Amino acid sequence: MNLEISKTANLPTEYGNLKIKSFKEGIKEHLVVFTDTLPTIPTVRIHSECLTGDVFKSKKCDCGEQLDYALKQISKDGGMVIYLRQEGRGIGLLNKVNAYHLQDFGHDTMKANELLGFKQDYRDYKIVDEILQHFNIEKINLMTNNPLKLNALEKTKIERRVPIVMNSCKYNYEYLEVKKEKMGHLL
Ligand SMILES: Nc1nc2c(ncn2[C@@H]2O[C@H](COP(=O)(O)OP(=O)(O)OP(=O)(O)O)[C@@H](O)[C@H]2O)c(=O)[nH]1
Ligand SMILES: [Zn+2]
Repeated sequence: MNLEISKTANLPTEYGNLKIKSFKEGIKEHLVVFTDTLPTIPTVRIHSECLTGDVFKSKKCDCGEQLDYALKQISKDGGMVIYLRQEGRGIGLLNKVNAYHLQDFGHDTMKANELLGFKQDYRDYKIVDEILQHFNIEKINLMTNNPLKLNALEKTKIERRVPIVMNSCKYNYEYLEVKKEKMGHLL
């Protein structure tokens, strides 16, 4: 994998003074946000880009709230958010908006992908191993409800799973139900 790694920079945020480092993998520029001191076994959130949720605070999904929660937690306990540019479970922004358009007509998140001719999930997490190695991190507490993420990392790397369950609302209730019932999320 052709990987370009930036220097580390300071990032003062509303969560506190954090640090950032970018890992460029092909055209994907990922961002790692981390605290100055990292515990031996840090809490790590691997977050998949969701422009609509993370930036525009969409209520159709729980991404924005999860990102906010993860940043609060790592600022408190020491840890890392690995922000991976895999928008729309890897189909990209334009295709995700088309999937949302189909969802406006009553299709669920899985059916919408299917109607557009996509699989449900194109994400891969290989770069996470490289990132952890770069930081000399051998074990993590992984913040996720997604079994695919747990399985994607080497078993020996995960000390324990930290759930990241947000409250549902009328706009994301169905989405969360599909994640739980059809996609096997630990909700
Ligand atoms: N294709 C598609 N992608 C979506 C949709 N809703 C959210 N996403 C994307 O799904 C990704 C987030 O995945 P989720 O399944 O919500 O959560 P996760 O990160 O896999 O699991 P957790 O670690 O437990 O939060 C982001 O990249 C979002 O852009 C949708 O309806 N269609
Ligand atoms: Zn989202």
